[in-house]
Amino acid sequence: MIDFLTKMPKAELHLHIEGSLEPELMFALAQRNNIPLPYASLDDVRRAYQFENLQDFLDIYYASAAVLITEQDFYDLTWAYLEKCAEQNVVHSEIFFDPQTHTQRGISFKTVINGISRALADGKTQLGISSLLIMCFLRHLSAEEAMQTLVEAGPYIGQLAGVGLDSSELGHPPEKFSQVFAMASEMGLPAVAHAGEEGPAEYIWNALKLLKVKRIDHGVRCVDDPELVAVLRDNHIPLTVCPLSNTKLKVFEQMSQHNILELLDKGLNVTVNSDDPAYFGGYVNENFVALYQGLAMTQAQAVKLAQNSFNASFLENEEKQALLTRLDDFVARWPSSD
Ligand SMILES: Nc1ncnc2[nH]cnc12
Ligand SMILES: [Zn+2]
Repeated sequence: MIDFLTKMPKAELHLHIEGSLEPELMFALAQRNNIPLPYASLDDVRRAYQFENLQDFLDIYYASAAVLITEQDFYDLTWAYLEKCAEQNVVHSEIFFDPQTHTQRGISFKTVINGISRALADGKTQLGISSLLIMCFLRHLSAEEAMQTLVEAGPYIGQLAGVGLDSSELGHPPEKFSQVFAMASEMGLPAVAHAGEEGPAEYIWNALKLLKVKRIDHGVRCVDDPELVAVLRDNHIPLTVCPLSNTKLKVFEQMSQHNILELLDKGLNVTVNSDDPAYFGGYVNENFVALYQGLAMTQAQAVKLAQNSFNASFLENEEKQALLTRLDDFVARWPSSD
């Protein structure tokens, strides 16, 4: 089964590129750019990656991003992630980036987006991986700052497939960003938002109603509201669920308590994603394996989750169909089932 999960073609729809900064690359970039780190060794880093909640993680995640300075740094970060995708049979990825994490410390928007975009273009030609880029606003910052970021993104709009909302959820509800998302929509950018990770079901409702999102990132707390579950199901609103992230940040104490398969059973379009793989113990395949080991996920459920990942993507219908066919062919050729 692990071999099946590893080789199965799949898409990733919830990945923060800054969250794929592995400790080894962090050390290399710190040295290259002469940036002091609060860690003496890789072991030191691993010891620091123990989190009680989302904010514990975010504090370390934003501090580590300080090693990213040049366009080449953003290229190297993105390329390392794409090499992982190739290894893990992730054939399509929709990637979040947080420009404000960088512009706030004096790195230009252009440096960030050009480094990432150049790696994504090479990922397509050299590795055959398709990708789309989603710009996230940091919800702990003001709506005005988000609006400035959207304006700054204007000249690069052709490189963006959508906008998202991330960072500290509690106390920063979706409605804070209604105007920014309305403006993004006028610019032709579809929206997604983190909601119902630590925040209540009400935040999911408001992301749908006020931000008009096409997908919910996380969304696992929807189960608190049966009416919301019905709306998500009937309107085919995908949830990009991140199992290892949720256990690392104590949204669920243990994988055996995770509700992803319950949501799948209820007919929701749930997908499996890694969120911040360098911090949470693995990439997409480690997440699939954790569901197999912690929740006894079946092969049929794994295939459904991979189908969902293509169906929930922002790809054109034709491209979606091609990837779904590739998955069907893979399953048909697999010698045994569970
Ligand atoms: N899991 C997460 N939730 C909110 N913001 C994030 N930024 C990076 N990872 C995040
Ligand atoms: Zn996330």
